[in-house]
Amino acid sequence: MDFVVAPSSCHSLLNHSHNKNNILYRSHFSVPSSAGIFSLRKFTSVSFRYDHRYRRGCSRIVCTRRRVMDSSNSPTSPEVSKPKIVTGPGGYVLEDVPHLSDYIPDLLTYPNPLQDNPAYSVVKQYFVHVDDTVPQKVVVHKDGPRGIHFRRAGPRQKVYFDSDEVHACIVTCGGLCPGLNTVIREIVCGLFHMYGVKKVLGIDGGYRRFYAKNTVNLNPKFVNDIHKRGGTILGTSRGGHDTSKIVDSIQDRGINQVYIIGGDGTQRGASVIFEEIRRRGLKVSVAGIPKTIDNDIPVIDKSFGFDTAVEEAQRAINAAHVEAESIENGIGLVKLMGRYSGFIAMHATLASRDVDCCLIPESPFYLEGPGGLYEYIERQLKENGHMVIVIAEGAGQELLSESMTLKDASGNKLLKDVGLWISQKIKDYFSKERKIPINLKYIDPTYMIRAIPSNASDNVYCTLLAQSAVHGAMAGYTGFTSGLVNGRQTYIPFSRIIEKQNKTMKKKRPTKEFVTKRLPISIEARQ
Ligand SMILES: Nc1ncnc2c1ncn2[C@@H]1O[C@H](COP(=O)(O)OP(=O)(O)OP(=O)(O)O)[C@@H](O)[C@H]1O
Ligand SMILES: O=P(O)(O)OC[C@H]1O[C@](O)(CO)[C@@H](O)[C@@H]1O
Ligand SMILES: [Mg+2]
Repeated sequence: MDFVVAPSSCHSLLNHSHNKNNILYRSHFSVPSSAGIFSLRKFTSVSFRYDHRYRRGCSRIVCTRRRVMDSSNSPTSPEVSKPKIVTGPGGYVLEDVPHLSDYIPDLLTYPNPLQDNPAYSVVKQYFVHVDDTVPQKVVVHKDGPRGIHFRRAGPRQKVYFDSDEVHACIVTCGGLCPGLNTVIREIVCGLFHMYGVKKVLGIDGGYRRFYAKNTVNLNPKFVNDIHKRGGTILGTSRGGHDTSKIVDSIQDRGINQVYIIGGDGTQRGASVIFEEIRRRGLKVSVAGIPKTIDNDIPVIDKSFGFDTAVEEAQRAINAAHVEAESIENGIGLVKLMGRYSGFIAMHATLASRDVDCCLIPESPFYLEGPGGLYEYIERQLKENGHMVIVIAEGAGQELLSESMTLKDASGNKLLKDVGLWISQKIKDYFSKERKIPINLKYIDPTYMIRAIPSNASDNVYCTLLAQSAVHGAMAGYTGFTSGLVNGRQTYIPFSRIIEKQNKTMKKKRPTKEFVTKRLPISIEARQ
């Protein structure tokens, strides 16, 4: 892994033990491994007008305008900043993140206080080089382009904030997810212990409470135990994002680092907050930390809390399997979260090996006739005497009643209960039409998989994400999401994070062969 534990404390931080020459050597052959880190400096003389720290002549700058979606009530509609895209030889592209110095001239810099901190003295030799970037794609062809890269996360030699000047705030938005408290804890502890920051404010209740008076002063003592609890100590909410009120509140309170933890909606909100801050010319870094158990945020390897949720889902699947195999023609049916993407259902299925059929939103299905779900269930019952079905909550929504779609406060589709619906349909079909007695047990663990504390690996992951965000904000980066790309911590521009949703696969049209197409998963899952 990419961090060390400092001897005199338990606070890990990003460390860089790579031999750049080796890595450069490898990448000259265009064979980036999953650990491939490229150093821009050695390949090409790239600089660009946004960042004066790049000293060399300009290779080429491509600036295209991307629209940032904004479904908020915000009256402010600031000019969207241009993505910072740098190209280099061999089809190298850096999708860079904004920096405070892009729009504020003559900012003072300070030596990173980590280098004088005895607990972190090892860091001195491992500061991230300003040109280190991480490839998005590690599978490349010999003659193919090197492709898109993101800026590598981690501590920089110079920072753009004096520790005493920092006044940070943290907000959590959207649905719960295991690990939220760990991220909060590690932002607070990272700021205090690594950078000597003393002022960190918790915003109580998500975006909609940002401009109310509900805040809590956070310090390492206050957050010491919170990673052992599920949920978020700061509370969360949906809807109520008002860009100008939020930025007014940031300005009025003298906040200059904003840490925003949340899913795709939250990152969209963070993006418009960043744009408004930039428009007002404020020295405020905006850092996002991606959160969602649905794992529907693009670019990143996975979102924190996802593994914990999948693990918890196993308990429901195990119960469904035990119930199903204990009775004649037993069917265990488990509904799992996953509004638009079926990652939880798919991973829980693959992990369990007890699931015969997994239904996800990306792959439409039908019930009757050849290749339909009923036919598949009947065959499974004949062959095995029992079966387990996992269904993601967003699957089959198009089969339920066509009545008006309701939305939640954030504008997300409110789903109909596909689990109850499909249970009833299966029962009716086998008892009334086929006269085959079946025993269907329906288990809906819903919130149980996301309201729990994060497991060990998610805790480590949350710590790295949080500390990366802190290093990035201190280094003056802004408008970025801290994310893992090919196993490396990176800074990804908001524009990339909010561009689209992450899916298990492209949505398919329903076909006659849908269940048989699903068979390989089912068969594989049982072997
Ligand atoms: N386009 C947008 N512009 C500004 N704010 C937004 C936008 N979309 C959503 N938000 C705000 O972001 C917050 C969280 O959004 P949402 O409820 O969709 O959850 P999320 O962050 O996607 O997390 P999850 O889906 O995992 O629960 C809400 O307060 C919502 O108002
Ligand atoms: O918390 P709420 O509003 O009930 O939302 C539930 C939704 O949130 C998610 O857990 C994502 O956070 C979805 O899987 C689910 O559909
Ligand atoms: Mg979402």
